[in-house]
Amino acid sequence: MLSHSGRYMQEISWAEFENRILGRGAVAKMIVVNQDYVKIYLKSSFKNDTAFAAVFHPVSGNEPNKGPHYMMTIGSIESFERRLDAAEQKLIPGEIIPVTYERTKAGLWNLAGWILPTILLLLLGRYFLRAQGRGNQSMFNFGRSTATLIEKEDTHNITFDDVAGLDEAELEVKEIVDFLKNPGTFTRLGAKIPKGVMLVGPPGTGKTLLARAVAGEAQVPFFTISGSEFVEMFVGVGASRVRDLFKNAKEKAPCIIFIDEIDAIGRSRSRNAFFTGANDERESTLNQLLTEMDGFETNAGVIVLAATNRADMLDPALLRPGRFDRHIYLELPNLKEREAIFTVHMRPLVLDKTVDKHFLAAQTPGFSGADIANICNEAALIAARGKKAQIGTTDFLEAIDRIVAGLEKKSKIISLQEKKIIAFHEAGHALTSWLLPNVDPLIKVSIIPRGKSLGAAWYLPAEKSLQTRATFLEQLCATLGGRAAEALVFSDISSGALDDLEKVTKAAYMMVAYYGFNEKIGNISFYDSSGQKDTGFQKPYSESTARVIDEEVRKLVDGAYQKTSALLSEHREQLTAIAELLLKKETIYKEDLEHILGSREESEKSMSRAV
Ligand SMILES: Nc1ncnc2c1ncn2[C@@H]1O[C@H](COP(=O)(O)OP(=O)(O)OP(=O)(O)O)[C@@H](O)[C@H]1O
Ligand SMILES: [Zn+2]
Repeated sequence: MLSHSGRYMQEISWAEFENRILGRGAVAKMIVVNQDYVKIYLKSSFKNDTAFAAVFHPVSGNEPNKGPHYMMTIGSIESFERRLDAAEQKLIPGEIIPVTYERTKAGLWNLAGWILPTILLLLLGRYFLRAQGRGNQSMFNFGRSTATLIEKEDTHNITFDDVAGLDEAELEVKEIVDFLKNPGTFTRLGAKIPKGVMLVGPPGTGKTLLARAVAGEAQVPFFTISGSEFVEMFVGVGASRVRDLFKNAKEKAPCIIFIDEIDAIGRSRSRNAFFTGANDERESTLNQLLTEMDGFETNAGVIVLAATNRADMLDPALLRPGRFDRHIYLELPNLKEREAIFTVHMRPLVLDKTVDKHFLAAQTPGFSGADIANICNEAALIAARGKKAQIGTTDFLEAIDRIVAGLEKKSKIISLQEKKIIAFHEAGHALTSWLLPNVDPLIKVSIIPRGKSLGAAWYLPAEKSLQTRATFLEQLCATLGGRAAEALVFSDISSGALDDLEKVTKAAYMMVAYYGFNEKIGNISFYDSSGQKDTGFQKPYSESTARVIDEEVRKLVDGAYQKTSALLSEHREQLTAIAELLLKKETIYKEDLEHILGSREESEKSMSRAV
């Protein structure tokens, strides 16, 4: 008996595995755990082998992969795979050995529950591929593929000089550059450099550019891959691409891996907890990514940068410590930043004296860095077409017109009436949440469109481990505040509240069917399809209970909506004041709200009675 991670087990050596188990069609599956050992699950038919059973006793595993298994220590995943490949000719026809990759972080989250079906599918996919290609053979070699998606680029000419208006973000990534340049200085002091950094921001704000500049500044290789390229791939290919990517990167360390559009693979799983099959490929890719992130040392010299437009959509597993635990937010540039971006992109251009950067920046509110780069390029083309010796202001204005037209088509530019609706919508959220004492404090409200959202409010989440029913109720009201304000002011409502309504519906179902907050349903927690919990455990409920749940949810939401509407009509003057300030300043802060509404403590006192 020997002890491995605190448990007693019978270990099988590679030689014993090769001689006694391989080539007998005995392996049900193998799971590679944490780089260093493999769990071997044998088919029950193999139990008849008394000679084997006399020597080896399986570990009676409880979680997460149930059932007795054997352990085998491996030097590294690479050497294990090499051995498997080499042993391929030992297999009997039709013998298939499914190998999956897993990590054990006991209790944190149950990986096996969702990865196993994925892997099974994956194996089937590979199996058929193989069967077609070269007869009914084994499938050891699965998942290895040429990494055509991964390109090492020459980024050494891109530096922070090419990035404008992202001073804060630049400051944050500076540390990474220093580390890549002189890892010794950091490791000697025991400093931990983040492995993964998430760049979050609307399209075209320079996420890719910043990542390239980090590599360029540090003079290290840059590996890039895009999440969206995985989506339509054949099963199994995504995961193996990720594995190859990290393998290559580790050989070239120090270096940067950049994963663009990570949301394409890293979208939250809980959303589609009930749909299986469709997302298997994405999930196995995501899982492989997590495995890789966990599998290398903090100071190994590989830093993974990822970019997304929507951090809220990402699977929380990606954001845990040791993965992408550092986030850098990039926003659409303000006036001064736009001017700086114009400066960068005008550098190679031949301009006449009329061109005024400040003026152009003022003409382009809501434009991203990419839009501005486009304008500069377009202006040069227009001037060239006109056979001019220099590019002038009129060329820029014409370029702006063209790009605005293009943007309007993509409905990125919003009309004044739309802007008014958005302002009142956000003012509704702000005011409701301000008036309700249990809602998290508001920091900032904005009607500058970013990503898919037209406006947004930011809250400071309180560090609470318990949420009371009153808190839930008030949160419902605050979320409904947007639509209620639209209805009150415009006597019409818009589709802009869709996200809010999704949130409200989910929260209301959670309250009624999950947290036991509803008197009719009582203190019973059903696993509900709108809930977040992905344990896979579901208590069934009858048709009639389902009907009661639906009714109670409706009542709850209707009640909250009425409360919100009443609150807003009571404070209609303040609502208008907030909306008008938003229209004027586009982004307002806590202090602005205090100016209109008084300090929040006061409203707490008066409102704790009213609601
Ligand atoms: N802050 C900036 N300074 C200078 N140029 C910028 C800036 N932001 C964007 N650009 C220009 O726009 C181009 C596209 O930006 P980039 O690809 O980095 O955006 P992104 O945030 O990665 O966008 P997406 O989310 O669409 O992938 C850059 O190559 C650069 O020319
Ligand atoms: Zn809203």
